[in-house]
Amino acid sequence: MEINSPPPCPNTVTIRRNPHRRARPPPTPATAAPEMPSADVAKVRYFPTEEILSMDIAKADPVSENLRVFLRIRPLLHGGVGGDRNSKPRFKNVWPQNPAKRKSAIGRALQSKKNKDAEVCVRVNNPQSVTLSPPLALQESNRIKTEVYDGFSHVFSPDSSQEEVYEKMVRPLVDDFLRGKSGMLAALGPSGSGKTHTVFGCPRQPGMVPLALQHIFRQTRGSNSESMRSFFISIFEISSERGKGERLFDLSPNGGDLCMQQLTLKGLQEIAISDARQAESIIAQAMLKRATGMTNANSQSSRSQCIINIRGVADKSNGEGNDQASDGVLSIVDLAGAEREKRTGNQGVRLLESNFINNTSMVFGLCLRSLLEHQKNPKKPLQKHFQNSLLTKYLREYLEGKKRMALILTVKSGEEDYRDTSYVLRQASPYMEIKYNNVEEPSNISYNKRHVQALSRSERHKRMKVTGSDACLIDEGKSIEAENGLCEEGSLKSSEEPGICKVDMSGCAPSKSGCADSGEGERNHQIMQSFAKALWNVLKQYKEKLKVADNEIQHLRESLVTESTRYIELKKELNDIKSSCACSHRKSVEVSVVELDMNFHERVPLQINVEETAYLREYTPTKDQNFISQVKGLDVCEVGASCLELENPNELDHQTCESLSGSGNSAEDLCESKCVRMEDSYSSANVADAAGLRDTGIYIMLN
Ligand SMILES: Nc1ncnc2c1ncn2[C@@H]1O[C@H](COP(=O)(O)OP(=O)(O)OP(=O)(O)O)[C@@H](O)[C@H]1O
Repeated sequence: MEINSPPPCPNTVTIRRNPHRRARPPPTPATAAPEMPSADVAKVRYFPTEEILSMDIAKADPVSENLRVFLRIRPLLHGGVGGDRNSKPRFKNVWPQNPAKRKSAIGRALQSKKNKDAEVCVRVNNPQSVTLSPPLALQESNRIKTEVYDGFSHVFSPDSSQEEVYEKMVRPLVDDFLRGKSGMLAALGPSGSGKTHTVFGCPRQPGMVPLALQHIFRQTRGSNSESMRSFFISIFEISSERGKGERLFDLSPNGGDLCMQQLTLKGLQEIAISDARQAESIIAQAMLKRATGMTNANSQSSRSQCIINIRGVADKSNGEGNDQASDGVLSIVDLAGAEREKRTGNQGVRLLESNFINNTSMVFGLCLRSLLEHQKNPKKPLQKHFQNSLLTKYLREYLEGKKRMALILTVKSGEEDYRDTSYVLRQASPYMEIKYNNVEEPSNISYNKRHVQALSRSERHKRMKVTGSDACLIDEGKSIEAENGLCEEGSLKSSEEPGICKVDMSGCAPSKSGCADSGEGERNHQIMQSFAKALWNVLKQYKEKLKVADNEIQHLRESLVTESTRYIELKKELNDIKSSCACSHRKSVEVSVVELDMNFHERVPLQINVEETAYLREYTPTKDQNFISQVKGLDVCEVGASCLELENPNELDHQTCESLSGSGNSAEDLCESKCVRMEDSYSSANVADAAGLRDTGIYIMLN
């Protein structure tokens, strides 16, 4: 189709062999790359330093929970000392022979139940709350009102079984322990309220310790990780030393007196245990050694605070960095019950014991109250009440909120027990507000573990010799010395009590300065531990990213192969076309006709013929300058450039070149050149004419 002479063209047209990226046609279904996974490949192409630095590990895993406080109400028991003897009520004649008598027996039973209810001072409202009612006499004389105590983790009614208590209270602790976390359970309550019963139980009703041991060994056997963990048990008591002070005593079979140096317990035996039965037998022997006595409140009242530690040690040689197999200590504490002098009627030694017991309970409470006040108002310093008793010194980390613990309050529900029950509830219920925020596994445990493990056999042997056989007797290969605290190594032991504590200069590597620097060391260790955790988390995340990136690379490789195959095919096709074109006239040059209305600001139909194929499309030159890219063989057409480059410039014959020589180039130059430069003065028709392309069917439209 011939075109009237257009106005002088302001620009020239460049047709490039390598298309501009914007001008590339959208991929046809055949050329489209296979679908990629959604993840962005670019994300893994650089080292994510900034991301690592901006990562807030602590926020990513916030752990905040309240201290778990449980309440167990002991059933009313009749007979025995203080009504505490666990003797079953004797029924003279359970089933009366005479039906008339039977009726009256049922009536009596109902009456007695009513009376029992009336006798009770504490009632369960729901699993989290109880109502404490003072006896009538007190209500009238002292105007004491009924109170409701709410918010317990669980209230165990008088008829709850040991198993129920274990499931709700101790199982979570044991599960954590099996995952390598340390934890502590302490039983508090007035004398005779059932602390020892709850903690140790009796053969027919095993308590929390035997149930925990059974659970631990059942679990480790079941999980097939038995070989990866070993367990150790230690048991000791703190009692009053005939009014002089406090005495630490190892209750394990070969145990003796212990001493505490700078919050560190020296000489405590840890016995390796391989099954629950073995552990229970050790505990049974220990119970025989525990200080008990008869008081008005309890025929077998504990006169000491008893602490049991079960320690799980991961076998690092098999561990392979398994988090589950890390070490942890589960401590269960049976405190001696607070006693009111009036009630117990204690005198002499018993009274001194009472004072010690009450004092320890009070200090224990003060520590927790100070922690609570400090948490509520951080300006209030954490008081150092723990220094006032051996028990609180030993449990310092728990009482300062550095390690998680749970409390079980035991109370008696009898009317006569109102004052004791009320005291415990009033004192201990606020502890529920104590919070644990991001409690870390304290460093000193791992420090000590590492340290103990690091001690060579010979070193340990040396230590035993120097420390003295009565202070620390280690069962060859079975027991290892348990040491808590950071300052134990190199601390100078001394005691007025000969034979209990001797000079221990072993492991003095850091010596006194080591002791002095231990605080700093602990801090550094904590920092390193947090850093290691953070790094570990980041590495884990990047491992995931790497996996995704690997998949993407795989996909890209596959699509690259597909594309290369296609490229080869296309090239082959092109070559075929070229070879067929070479034989024919210039008509075979790919671009045939470009028809454009001279008023190129308006949309006009444009016809493009490519090898006898016609395409009709709407064309606005200013908007769609790349239309020629649709034309096979000419990839890009850009208006505004100043060069015309043909598919095969060598095909420009000499005559054509000569006709273009008016553009300022010699015919030879033009023929050699790969582009035809147009002056603004050429009209498109002129250009076409001049280029001798009219006959060939190539029209270049210029605007
Ligand atoms: N839940 C219970 N079910 C049955 N009997 C119980 C229960 N709790 C406690 N007893 C019985 O009550 C008596 C006193 O309990 P226990 O010795 O455990 O009290 P305690 O709080 O440890 O006292 P103390 O502080 O004086 O040692 C025991 O004979 C015990 O068997």
